[in-house]
Amino acid sequence: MDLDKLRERQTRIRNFSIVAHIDHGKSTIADRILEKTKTISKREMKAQVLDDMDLERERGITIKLNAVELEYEAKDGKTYIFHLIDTPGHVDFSYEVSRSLAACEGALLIVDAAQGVEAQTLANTYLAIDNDLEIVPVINKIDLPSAEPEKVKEEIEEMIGIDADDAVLTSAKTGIGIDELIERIVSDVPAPEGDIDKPLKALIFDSVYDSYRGVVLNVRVFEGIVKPGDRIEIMNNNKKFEVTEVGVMSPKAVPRDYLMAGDVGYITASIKSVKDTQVGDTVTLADNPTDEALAGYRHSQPMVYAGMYPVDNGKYEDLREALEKLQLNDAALEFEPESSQALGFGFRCGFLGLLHMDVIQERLEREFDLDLIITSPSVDYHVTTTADEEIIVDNPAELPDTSEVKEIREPYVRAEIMVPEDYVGPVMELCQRKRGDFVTMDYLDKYRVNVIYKLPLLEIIFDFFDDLKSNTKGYASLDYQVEDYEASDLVKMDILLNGEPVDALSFIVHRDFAYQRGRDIVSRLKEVIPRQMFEIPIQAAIGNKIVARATVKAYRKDVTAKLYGGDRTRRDKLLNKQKAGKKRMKEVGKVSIPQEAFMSVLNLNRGKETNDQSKG
Ligand SMILES: Nc1nc2c(ncn2[C@@H]2O[C@H](COP(=O)(O)OP(=O)(O)OP(=O)(O)O)[C@@H](O)[C@H]2O)c(=O)[nH]1
Repeated sequence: MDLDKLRERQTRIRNFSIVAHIDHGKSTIADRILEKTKTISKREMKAQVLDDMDLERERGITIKLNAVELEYEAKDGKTYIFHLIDTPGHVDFSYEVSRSLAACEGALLIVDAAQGVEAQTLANTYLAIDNDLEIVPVINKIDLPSAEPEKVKEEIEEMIGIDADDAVLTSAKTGIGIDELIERIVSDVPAPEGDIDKPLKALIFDSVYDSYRGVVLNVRVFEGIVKPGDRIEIMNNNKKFEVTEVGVMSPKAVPRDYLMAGDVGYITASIKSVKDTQVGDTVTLADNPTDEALAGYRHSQPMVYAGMYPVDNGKYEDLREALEKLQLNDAALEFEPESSQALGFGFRCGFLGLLHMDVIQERLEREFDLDLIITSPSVDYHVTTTADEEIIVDNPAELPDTSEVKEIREPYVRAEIMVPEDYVGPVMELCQRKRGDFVTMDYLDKYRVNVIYKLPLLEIIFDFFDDLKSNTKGYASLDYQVEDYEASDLVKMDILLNGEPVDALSFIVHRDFAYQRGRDIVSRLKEVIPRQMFEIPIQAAIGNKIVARATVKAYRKDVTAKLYGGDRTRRDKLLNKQKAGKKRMKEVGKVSIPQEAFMSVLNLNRGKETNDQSKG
């Protein structure tokens, strides 16, 4: 290959992503860029992408459009190669977002001219700044009568600390400013650097399972070249594969002869499982490896465990098949069979966090049409028994009797919380309340502070993130990693319904919080457990000691009573609604327990709120 030609080509590559708050116009701007670059028309793109989606749907997998290659003929007469890289929607998967950003040299920061800078804009912009990206500020929706571009410029300078004097003013709706924006991508986003004649060094920023081609790696090549037939090695796990195809998405897969330093594209190599190709890992050549893997790799491992049970016990095998399918595409999901006295046969599943758990639950229910009961989430505890045995317990129901436990060690994380300085006080107050130990605090620049605490993972997975958001008006971003396990004064809380302990409702809690939690949970359960023909006592107990109690009074709720017969359809509707509501109930002994009851350990309404965040 002619290296000089490749080096010249490298100067024409621009890798960037778009950072924006929900609704500020990210998708509309991306569409406009696609139209102007004429790679493919909008209609064609929709049709094509949808085709793919139908196919994917049949196979029970969701497609992700992660990185598109576009060609643009600039005013200087040269043709530029754009790679527009999408970042995952969930702000909480900040590691994945940061790896996608690490594949770029620049980012367009889109801010609504009428709304100004909003919380989520900050979290992802901070990640972009951390990855040393060139930020091109874009003020969109200037066609709106309420647009105040000058004020928004000031806001960007004050809150983000970047120069916004020459921000591009656009209206993705009318098309104003889009030509200028694309020229600015050429002039402002630096071309990638990196030696083409060095050994291959490529970052995996996403990996997706495809039932025909195996795992498709989305990579950014930093050094060297990769071609079909090359033997590659995934550096952190030493697995080796032979490349079957390389190419780019445009937006469909277009095979190429090679990918070179600076390129963003895909590699397939008959890889069977995404577990072998985790995000953040480095791809090199097996026979001519690079000396050092890219920095920042993290092995993704479950942190939160919960039981998943089909409402209908006959669907156990269906659930197993569905989990197996999802696992192909999800490096962090783990599961193994377990059984519960209350719930029958199901699986103990490991997740990255509660959002991940929500996503999996939603996919199982939507894509595989399963009705599930999920038990309250737990972390993994290291337990020393009085017989000096070491066991790992990720299901509270399996914690040995108190008399047999010598010590329980719980996972502690190092949590990094990035906030504007005004919110440092509330953040520290929250961390103290959650049994945190202050580690240190750094000013990242004039406006942002990185507050570091050591916190028990248990406190983080429950309502920490929601509390953090409300204490900081949503301006904080949180990142955490398990650091070690430390002994704590933890106890198991059992919940008894109608005098019977329900194993799936047990949880582990710090002794200092036990009474309060016991009372909270009993009162929540009282609200969510429907009245029946008989009284249902609810008790929370530590060992033999009852710490809280409540009673669900007898009486069967007649939802149609208020309707005075009259409107038949309305009555049927209500009855149907009640029936649908019943679907996610589990009969335990004589008591019907709804899904909400198993989640009482978490703050109520958690599910809805977290799902809403996934947009954008
Ligand atoms: N008036 C006006 N409306 C715009 C402009 N750009 C986008 N919109 C509208 O703003 C809304 C949000 O735009 P999207 O492009 O979907 O925003 P997004 O950031 O991708 O939103 P999410 O997909 O929810 O993250 C849509 O109704 C757009 O039609 C603009 O320049 N002017």
